[in-house]
Amino acid sequence: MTQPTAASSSTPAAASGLRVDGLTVSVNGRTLVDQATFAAPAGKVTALIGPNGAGKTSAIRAITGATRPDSGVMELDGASLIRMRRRERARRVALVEQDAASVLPLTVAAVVGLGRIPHEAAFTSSSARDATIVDECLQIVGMEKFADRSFDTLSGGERQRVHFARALAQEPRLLVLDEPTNHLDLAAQLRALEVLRTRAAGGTVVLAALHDLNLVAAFCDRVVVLAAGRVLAEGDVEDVLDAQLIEGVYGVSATVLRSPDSGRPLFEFQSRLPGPARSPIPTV
Ligand SMILES: Nc1ncnc2c1ncn2[C@@H]1O[C@H](COP(=O)(O)OP(=O)(O)OP(=O)(O)O)[C@@H](O)[C@H]1O
Repeated sequence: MTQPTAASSSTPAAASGLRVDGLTVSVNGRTLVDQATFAAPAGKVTALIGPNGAGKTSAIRAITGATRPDSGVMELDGASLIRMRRRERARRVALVEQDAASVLPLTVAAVVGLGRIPHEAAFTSSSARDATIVDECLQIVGMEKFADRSFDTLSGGERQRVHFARALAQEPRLLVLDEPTNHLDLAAQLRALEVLRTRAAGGTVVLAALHDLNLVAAFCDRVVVLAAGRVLAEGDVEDVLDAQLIEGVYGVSATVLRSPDSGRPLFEFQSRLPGPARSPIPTV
């Protein structure tokens, strides 16, 4: 098993997949991501975790080209993402944003179809294959019955599922998701993470910012821990996520249990807020 690594300036080995080295992002003189170095290997689901304001979204936006970093190397399969042509990057990198809206009045199917645009040859319209992929991706997220609905009429969770489908339809080499489960109900959360595992098993590089450490432990292979813009630890979930790290990063006591089915870690948390201990939930 890979040992967890503290943040360092060394370059992580990632023959295929995403390699981020020394990524620094600042806004108005404030450093949001500070020399972040980590890897997301192909075929694995890598979780990006950390408290609110840690810099996860800022890192994700730089990796996906939404913003330009101050400095650092970001490579996908050895090719610089910064130097990659826009269209090529659009083909290879998909982003599911935290609260994505739609600027245009589009149907659900049309929003998912946006994921096919980077694959269309110049001056051609979408093909039968594109339509099939859109249908398949709507089915994957359980939104096929909404295909003709206006995107604007959807609930928050439904919108998130449609944006997930759009990113899947893009068939990217690198799939980056910023809190993809934050609007989803329990069943949809589990489904989304299962889909990520399937895509990773098919060779996709998956990087997802997540807050729920139990979902991370159950579904992710690797974890990158960000706090105050810096990478504190990186490695296999089993090696990195322990009570000491959780206490240090979140100020929360954690007891590590084991899933009787999978043997993977399960966490029970206790807030360390000052004050009297909470009374148990009253029985009716
Ligand atoms: N344009 C901006 N100007 C100033 N500060 C910003 C800007 N964008 C982000 N920040 C700050 O940068 C820090 C990192 O923000 P970021 O959104 O990357 O955190 P995060 O880890 O994704 O947080 P969360 O878990 O709450 O989504 C935060 O303190 C945020 O307030």
